[in-house]
Amino acid sequence: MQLSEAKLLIVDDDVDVLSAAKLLLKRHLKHVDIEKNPEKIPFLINNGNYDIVLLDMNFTRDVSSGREGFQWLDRILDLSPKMTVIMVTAYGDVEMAVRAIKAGATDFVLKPWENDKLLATLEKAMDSRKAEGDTEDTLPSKAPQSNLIAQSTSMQMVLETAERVAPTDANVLILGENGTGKTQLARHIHERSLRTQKPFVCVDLGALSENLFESELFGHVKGAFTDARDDRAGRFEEAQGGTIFLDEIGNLPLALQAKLLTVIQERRVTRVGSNRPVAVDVRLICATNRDIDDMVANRSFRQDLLYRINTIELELPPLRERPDDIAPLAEFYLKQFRKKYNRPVTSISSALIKKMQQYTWPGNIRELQHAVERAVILAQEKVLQPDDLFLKNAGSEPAAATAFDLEDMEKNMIVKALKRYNGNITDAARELGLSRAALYRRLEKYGL
Ligand SMILES: Nc1ncnc2c1ncn2[C@@H]1O[C@H](COP(=O)(O)OP(=O)(O)OP(=O)(O)O)[C@@H](O)[C@H]1O
Repeated sequence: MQLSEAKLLIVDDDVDVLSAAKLLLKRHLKHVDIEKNPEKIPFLINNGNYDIVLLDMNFTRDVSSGREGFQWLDRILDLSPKMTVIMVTAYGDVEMAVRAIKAGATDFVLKPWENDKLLATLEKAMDSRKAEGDTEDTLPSKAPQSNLIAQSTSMQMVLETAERVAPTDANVLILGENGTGKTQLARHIHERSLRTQKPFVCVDLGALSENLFESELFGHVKGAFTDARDDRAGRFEEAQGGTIFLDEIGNLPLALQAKLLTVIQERRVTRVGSNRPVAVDVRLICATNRDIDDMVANRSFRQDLLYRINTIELELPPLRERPDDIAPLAEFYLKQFRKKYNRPVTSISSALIKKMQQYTWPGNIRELQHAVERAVILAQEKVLQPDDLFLKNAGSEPAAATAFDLEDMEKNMIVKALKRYNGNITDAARELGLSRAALYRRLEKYGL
């Protein structure tokens, strides 16, 4: 649809902004409505047949949390899931703009806007409505398969072993730091196993509270404890015939380690509150980011259980040790997010790839994924440049850092954050995870 054909609703509590916007936009669009009171949004969306909504993030003066903006964004998308919503945020609220796009807004403009930019954003939003069909196919959650990128020699070796063990029923233990791809690799093994048509059940033991472990894994019968209103199968039973992936196995309390060992040995589970064991046929893949041998040495992990779960051990190297994977991963995510958010970014400059290869990636692939997502959302040009990618402690070498280096690093981070937010203390402090007072103290300390 052409912008000139579009019907636009502008919602902002500032009447001056509303009249200025209307004056500008009615010269370019068929129909422009303005509304001061956000409470009217549901009625207008239901009855107005709009193509685009230009929505302010903050309706209460002097409040800049954006909370209301997010609530109204949700409401609009509830009522009209395909609506093109462009958020208007105060200059410096880049974080909020990124969040809004992740929450379903099509784009954002910074206030006070430049007329040409506002028009360009609206044009682009209208163009991207055409591409909507493409977008839905590319949500990351839909494509776990064959998305495993492994160009480096070390990853290829891991994959080779994985391919060989996949069709066997051997229990596999995957070791690696957070975000290195342990879950992804477990799924990869399942998909290449003879159990591929059966369930792949993923349990994050790190996210379970201690009193839920047992009923979550093994199920319960009605009345077994206060909240047990019905019989419920546990995750082992759910995985019947398939694979169960126990992530963060190092978090399993000792008492449950003994129970898990019994389940593996006897291939039967007993629901909490029952005394009738049920036979289960599952392949077990476990993972941990902890030093499991160390845990065995200090008796927080049972050695006999370790022997049962680590028939094959695969270790995923951290991203900093496989720089050859960085460019293909970054390009993979660039393509994915460019489509997801309909952004015009097409490629990554070699200078940026170099910067990424020099960075230590403490959060590994997950961190790279988020950094590229953010850069794609914020980039103004087609080719991503080094400045488009914000890395938390770029240029640092945490492992070898001395106290002195740490101070240097901190100072550098503060300078960068201030530059990024044009000296705005509130925004810089938020980015750095500091209170304003703490940031002021550091400015004084470093004479900035
Ligand atoms: N080789 C890869 N190629 C492409 N994407 C990958 C690869 N490995 C991991 N990812 C992606 O990186 C993100 C983190 O991976 P995953 O969740 O598998 O890591 P993890 O090691 O299980 O993390 P945690 O320790 O926090 O559980 C996921 O979005 C995943 O899809």
